[in-house]
Amino acid sequence: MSLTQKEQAFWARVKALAQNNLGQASYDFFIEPAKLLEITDHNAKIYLDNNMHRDFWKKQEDLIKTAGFEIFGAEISFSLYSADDINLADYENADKLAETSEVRETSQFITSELKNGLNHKYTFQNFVQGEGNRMTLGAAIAVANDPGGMYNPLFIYGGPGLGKTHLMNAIGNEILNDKPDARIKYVSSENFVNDYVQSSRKNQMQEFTDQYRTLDLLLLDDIQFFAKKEGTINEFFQTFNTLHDKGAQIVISSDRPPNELNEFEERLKSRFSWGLTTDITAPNYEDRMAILLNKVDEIALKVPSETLSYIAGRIDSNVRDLEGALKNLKFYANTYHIDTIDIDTAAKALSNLESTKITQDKDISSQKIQEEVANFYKISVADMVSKKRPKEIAYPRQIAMYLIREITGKSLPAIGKEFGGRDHTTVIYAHKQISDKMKTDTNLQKEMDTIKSHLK
Ligand SMILES: Nc1ncnc2c1ncn2[C@@H]1O[C@H](COP(=O)(O)OP(=O)(O)OP(=O)(O)O)[C@@H](O)[C@H]1O
Repeated sequence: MSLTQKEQAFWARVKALAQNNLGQASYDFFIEPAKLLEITDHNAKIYLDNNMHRDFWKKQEDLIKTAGFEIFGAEISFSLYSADDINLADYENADKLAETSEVRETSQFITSELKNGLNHKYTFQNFVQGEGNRMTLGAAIAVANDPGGMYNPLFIYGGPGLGKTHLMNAIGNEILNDKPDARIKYVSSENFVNDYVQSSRKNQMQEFTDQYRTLDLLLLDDIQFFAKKEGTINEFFQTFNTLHDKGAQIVISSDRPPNELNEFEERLKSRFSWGLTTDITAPNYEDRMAILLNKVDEIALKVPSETLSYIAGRIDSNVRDLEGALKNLKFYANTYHIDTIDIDTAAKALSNLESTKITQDKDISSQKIQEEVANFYKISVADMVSKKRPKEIAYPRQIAMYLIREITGKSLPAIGKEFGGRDHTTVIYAHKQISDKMKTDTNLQKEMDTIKSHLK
């Protein structure tokens, strides 16, 4: 009697799971010498070369069930046999077959599937909650607690560096903690495309589908890169359907919401909205402070809170840039042997970072900036560009001059003209006043944030 290919795959899977979940000594002692004799009526007959191993094997129901569902899509029970019960010679091929190259390949393939691609560094515990990510964090935790439940698929979108990848990995790591056997795969859409292309080139599409369509959790990052890759989109569509039908959890991230994935077919976009779609937005000033406070320990430097607040004021783009700023500080401090980072040191250390500069945007007009600043400080644009000098008007005027210079990059005389024909020295003075104040005044930093957000 010989084992069928599926039986061999099942046994290879049982062994791979055991190798991952049990210590090496237990594996070598109890698992390795055991043999699968056959599977009949969803029952696996397992031969033990030592009757004393029975108690250990009786506790391995999870291994058998997991492998059973993966390979046969059904519940497989098991019975244990030893030399007292049967004559192994009747099943003589079982042993040999376990060594065929085919099985070794299957086994290797299945073992390699276990490379889940997760980054263990990213957890819920080290993710800082803030205004911009609260809802998505809540959804991610809910998914980790109940994979395949209400939020399936979970579609997360948002700009770069805001924590999408971090949260996807945190979901995977959390589920893996609870269920070490769970079949999880984190993959960037770029790697999914590569996998697909390689597999179809090598005529290994069966392996590809076996790998992806048997998962419990698929985490697919940056799906927008699928655009125009029709074969891959189609394959993903089939994978999505299979996984969703069997209640496996799917989490997708993108830089835009499903309805803006223009090159995707409607049938796929509509599936993305079956579960929950949630976004992450850039952290506000308080959130940036919380993130910096959280991460500053990692660079082992003394950074007083006024310096952190200076950084939070200067870098309003995303968390990756905040991390980049801390790395720059560390490098600067090491180079110049500084152990306490005051604001001036931070300003020097960060002066070359793109993210500390207000992004220039020539499409934003001076008028728009004047209007937004006037609006924010509740004065009129007419007063702003007039010769009036009370503080309530002069201060917003300086802010508007500063922002116009930073955002539009216009020349100082040109800016002077836009404020009722003022001299360029007035603009220089205004710019200096405000940039000095920005270093220490957290209120001003927040106000700038709000005004800039209205300009976008
Ligand atoms: N709320 C947060 N708390 C702690 N760290 C965070 C947070 N948000 C992001 N990060 C960190 O910022 C870095 C960038 O985050 P991540 O790679 O998850 O961004 P992303 O949204 O996936 O970006 P992209 O779209 O460019 O891939 C990572 O090191 C991540 O750990």
